[in-house]
Amino acid sequence: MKEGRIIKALSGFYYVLSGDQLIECKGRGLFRKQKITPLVGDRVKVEVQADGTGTIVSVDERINELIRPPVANIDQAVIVNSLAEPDFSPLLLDRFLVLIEHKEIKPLIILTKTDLVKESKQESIDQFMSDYRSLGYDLLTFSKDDPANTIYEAVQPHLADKISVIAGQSGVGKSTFLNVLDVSLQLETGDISKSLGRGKHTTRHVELFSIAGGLIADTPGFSSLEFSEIELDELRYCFPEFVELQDECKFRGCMHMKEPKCAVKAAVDTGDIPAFRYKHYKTFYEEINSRKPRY
Ligand SMILES: Nc1nc2c(ncn2[C@@H]2O[C@H](COP(=O)(O)OP(=O)(O)OP(=O)(O)O)[C@@H](O)[C@H]2O)c(=O)[nH]1
Ligand SMILES: [Zn+2]
Repeated sequence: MKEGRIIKALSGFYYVLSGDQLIECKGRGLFRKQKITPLVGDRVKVEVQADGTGTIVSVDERINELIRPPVANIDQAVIVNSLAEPDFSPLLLDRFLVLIEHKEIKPLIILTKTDLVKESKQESIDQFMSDYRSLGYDLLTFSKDDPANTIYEAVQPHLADKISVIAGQSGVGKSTFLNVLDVSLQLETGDISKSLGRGKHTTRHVELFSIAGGLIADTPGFSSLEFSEIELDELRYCFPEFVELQDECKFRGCMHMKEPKCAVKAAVDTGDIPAFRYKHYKTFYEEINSRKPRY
């Protein structure tokens, strides 16, 4: 019996990485009856046959799972945002952060295209970066022209031994970033061939790449930026700095909106919580609140 992790699922086969061995496997016949569908990211036990192929005999319990891309046991979401082209948007970054916090996945923020930042914008960007860091978020910056080994050394400790999904709008530099980490990937970047190639009409499948000592899903996650799965009273838990203060609010279950003696609003007034974070909270709150009820 071997233990390993499914890194690819294709046409009924599962590819299980066990040490540095890749084993082509079938699922156990019983799985269908038991309604067990192994997912990329699952830790599994495999019985290896004489011909080197295997049968997955059991699937370990999952920490979590995403539907898009279909991956289990995600440790981290790497949010890639550009600082220019398109311009840096803290509102968009907070939208990603809320969606990721809601799934209880650890975010890592990567801000790209440092080389394109205009001098007039540098100061405000520096302020945002220091704000996000003081909220406790890990934040790294990137330019494709930085020496590859410098980038690798900065990122490797964050990726090693973790399963990560990448998130971020189109064109922010996700593929460029991964290519710098691993030149053998040769992901297409920024040109038309990319939208004509892989994807769209082919069967959707996901694969975990070994990069910088960790595993990274090749399909971006959190592509729908809607809060359709987040309930109004869950939103406040997606802002870690609010959670830290919530016990000091006068009312239990304070939503930090109209309630008096709210510790969160007090911290916004003193500047301990950045004003833009609270503003985004209110924006998202209104968005969820005005959502049409689902039946
Ligand atoms: N100047 C500059 N350009 C960059 C940088 N990173 C990426 N780009 C460019 O930005 C464009 C988009 O980069 P991609 O890596 O394709 O972006 P992506 O996020 O993978 O895009 P999608 O695959 O559409 O989601 C390309 O033309 C890149 O060359 C950077 O650090 N500096
Ligand atoms: Zn409050």
